[in-house]
Amino acid sequence: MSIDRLKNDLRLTLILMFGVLTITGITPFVIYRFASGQWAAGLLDIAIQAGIGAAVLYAWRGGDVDRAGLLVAVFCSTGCVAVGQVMGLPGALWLYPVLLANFLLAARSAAAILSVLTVALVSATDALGGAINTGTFVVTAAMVAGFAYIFSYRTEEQRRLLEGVAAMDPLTGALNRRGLDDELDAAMAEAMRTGSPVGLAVLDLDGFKQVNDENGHEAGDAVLLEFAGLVRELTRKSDRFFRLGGDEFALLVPGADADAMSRIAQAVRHAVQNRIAGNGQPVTVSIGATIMLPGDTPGSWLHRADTAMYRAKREGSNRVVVSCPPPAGEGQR
Ligand SMILES: Nc1nc2c(ncn2[C@@H]2O[C@H](COP(=O)(O)OP(=O)(O)OP(=O)(O)O)[C@@H](O)[C@H]2O)c(=O)[nH]1
Repeated sequence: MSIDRLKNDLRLTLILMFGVLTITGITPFVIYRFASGQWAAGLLDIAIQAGIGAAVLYAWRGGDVDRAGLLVAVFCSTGCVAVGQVMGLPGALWLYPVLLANFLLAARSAAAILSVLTVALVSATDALGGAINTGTFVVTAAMVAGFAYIFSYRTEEQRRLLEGVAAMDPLTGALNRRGLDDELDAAMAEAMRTGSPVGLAVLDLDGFKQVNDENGHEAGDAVLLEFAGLVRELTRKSDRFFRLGGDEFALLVPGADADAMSRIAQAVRHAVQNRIAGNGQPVTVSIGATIMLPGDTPGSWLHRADTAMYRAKREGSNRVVVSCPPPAGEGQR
């Protein structure tokens, strides 16, 4: 477990921060309660600290952070109900930070259920000091929970949006290099689970520098856009299309064997040659394709497709090389 994990895992960071804050925040109360002879409340506080500490340790040691977050939220909520029963209003005031913590630490639906239960149980105690106090307590707690719900919803939406933007090439709308390894991992796992083949192609435009140099960067951008549109048109929604950088792209095709990859690659090559013109100049593409083989890693698989693409370039460009060793077999235009 490295400190880097905290940078990448917001839920883990929140669990740790909240755990440390709660445990240190409760400690003075524990001392006070034991010093003033409130043994039940003191022991309760220690039990809450121990539960939260165990859940934090579980998350820090690489456990499921969603489960750890839910556990911390459950411990805090249970503790809040118990402290409210034992101490009345002063104990029940812990409900406000607990409601916020529920929505920060647990999944929204679980947090909502937990919060409703906690508010109901805390407000059911006789120790709040009369109907007005209880009514005020319930309304303010409901408002805090409502705001926390909306905040959690909006944050989740924005996080999802940002993840989508971060994974996408802004020019072509293709997925970018960032998520490729994850996608290859997932495709390999799925192929191994189902036993169906999965193909990968690397596609690189030929002489693209010349399009840029002679017609300008904007004309180059237009060609990249046209190319991406064409690949999308010729492939299925379930296929994944990536821009690896510059004029180099990758296509991941679940369910495709070597023959299917050859057909798809040839269809793309043919369409690019016939339908894309970079301001008068013909544009072509070289494609290296392969399928996943037993023992492949995402790196070895991509490398094989890349090597096939370079071979297509070396052999004159505007062609397809399908590499599927062993046994060695290559199909070309
Ligand atoms: N218009 C445009 N050009 C880009 C972009 N990204 C990279 N390039 C250009 O793409 C060109 C890629 O050049 P090369 O890798 O030599 O590609 P090529 O000319 O197709 O050469 P071969 O692949 O060997 O056929 C360079 O001129 C880059 O400046 C982009 O987003 N838009």
